[in-house]
Amino acid sequence: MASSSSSKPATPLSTSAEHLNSSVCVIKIAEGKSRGVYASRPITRNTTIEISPVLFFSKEEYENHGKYTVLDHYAFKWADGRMALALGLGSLFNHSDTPNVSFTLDSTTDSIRYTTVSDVNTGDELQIFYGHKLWFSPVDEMQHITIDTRIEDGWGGLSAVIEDTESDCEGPFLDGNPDEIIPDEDLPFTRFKLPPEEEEPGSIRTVQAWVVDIPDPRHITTMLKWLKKNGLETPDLGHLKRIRKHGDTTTFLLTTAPDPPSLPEELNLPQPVQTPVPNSSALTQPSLHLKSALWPTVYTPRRKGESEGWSRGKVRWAWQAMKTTVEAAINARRDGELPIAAHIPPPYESLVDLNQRAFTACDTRRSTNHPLRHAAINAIRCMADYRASADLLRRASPSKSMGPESSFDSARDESQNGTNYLLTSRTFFITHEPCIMCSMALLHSRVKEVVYLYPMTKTGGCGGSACLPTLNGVNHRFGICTWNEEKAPVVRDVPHIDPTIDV
Ligand SMILES: C[S@@+](CC[C@H](N)C(=O)[O-])C[C@H]1O[C@@H](n2cnc3c(N)ncnc32)[C@H](O)[C@@H]1O
Repeated sequence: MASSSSSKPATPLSTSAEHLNSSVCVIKIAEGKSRGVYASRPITRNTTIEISPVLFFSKEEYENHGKYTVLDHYAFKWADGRMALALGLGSLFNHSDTPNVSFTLDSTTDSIRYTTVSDVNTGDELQIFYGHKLWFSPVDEMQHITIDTRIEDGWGGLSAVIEDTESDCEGPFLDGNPDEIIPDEDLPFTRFKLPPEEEEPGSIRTVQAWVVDIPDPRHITTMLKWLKKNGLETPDLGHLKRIRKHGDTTTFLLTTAPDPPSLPEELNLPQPVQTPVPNSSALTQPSLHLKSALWPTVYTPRRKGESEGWSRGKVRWAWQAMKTTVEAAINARRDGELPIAAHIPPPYESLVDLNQRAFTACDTRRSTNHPLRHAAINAIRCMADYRASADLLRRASPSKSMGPESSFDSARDESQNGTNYLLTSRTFFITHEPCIMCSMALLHSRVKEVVYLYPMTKTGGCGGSACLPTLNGVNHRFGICTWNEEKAPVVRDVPHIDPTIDV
């Protein structure tokens, strides 16, 4: 943050050591800096001393109003350009060139986590590093770091905020027509070749689904409404048509859940029965023919061996996304986590939609002491939580614009609960090939493609030890690309991790 407001921070407290948080940090008067946060007991290195929830301001709100107020001394720049005011003690940490506390912006929980980076004694002031571009003269600094005014890093500049101004004007795939399609051999990634679509009767992959005959066609509308109301309109059956007509019989597809659903009593329908249905759409005409003999299937044609063309602009977008992912992994390592990160940018095709937002998350299994907090799962969760909270807010105040992703949100209605985790049409960037668990989560989320930098041959689920989209029984396929570091360098110093780790 660079301050442009002439307002001053709040007036000093008249008392000291009154405000305690659960880590026993206290607010005291800090000579020449107004208030500051102090340790009221010894605190060891790597201790989380505060988690502050944040209050967001949209970029426009901040540009037009916020920055002309005292907020300009307090707000953190979030990764997506919004400004965040830390509640709790978060706004009161003063700046030091030699900080004893680091902070991480956590988009998963919309909070800022403060952690000690050295042992702290009772009475020490707890200070963070605001960035290289300060708007005040710091007290107690012997010498101040030379300011590079090109760096607008603000408070978030050293932390989870990933804002690489350099990348806008440097790097590969910059010059030339952004719409020009780049030949496959020049792309900075290698595509994993999935086996061809099944076109033999015995190789069609199926799943058991509950279906019911509907003797009276007038009941179909009622059934469609009932399906929605009961949350059975799930995306796992999106590749199938809902109704099958066979002579005079109309059969209705219900669910792939293990147990039969209880149907509306007033319709007097027969008992549902189970039948095998194809577990994916048909990519070719022969396959459509075979699959539709089991159950009417959606045709999503793609010529054999044909893959989507990547324009120069899209490759550039992917390079920036991959860089962002790597930066997040470097930050994670600095914070004591495994250097693994995932990033979900808005689709290239929708970049003009300023409401679409990106989600970035790192592996947090160390800090949370939770073995399943992998980067991929965290990123999906981060996006789903964000959408869920947007839904809640929308319901609470339907007339208000919901800001980021509002176009996504307004396209949905409340009956579509349970779709917040969907990554349909999204490309998922991750530093390391995701493990089998995460690859399955990505498959469930209907991701369009996964791009990773480091293959994990022992543990990966995207071509390493297994390739989830090619397994029998799965109902979605996604593209897999391995980034070619030599063609489009993104790595600064993310180390290869232990090859036996599940990413
Ligand atoms: C986020 S606030 C920190 C809390 C603030 N001290 C207060 O009492 O509200 C940032 C403001 O604190 C002051 N500040 C922070 N670090 C400082 C330092 N090292 N030297 C002097 N003033 C500092 C500056 O006025 C800055 O605008």
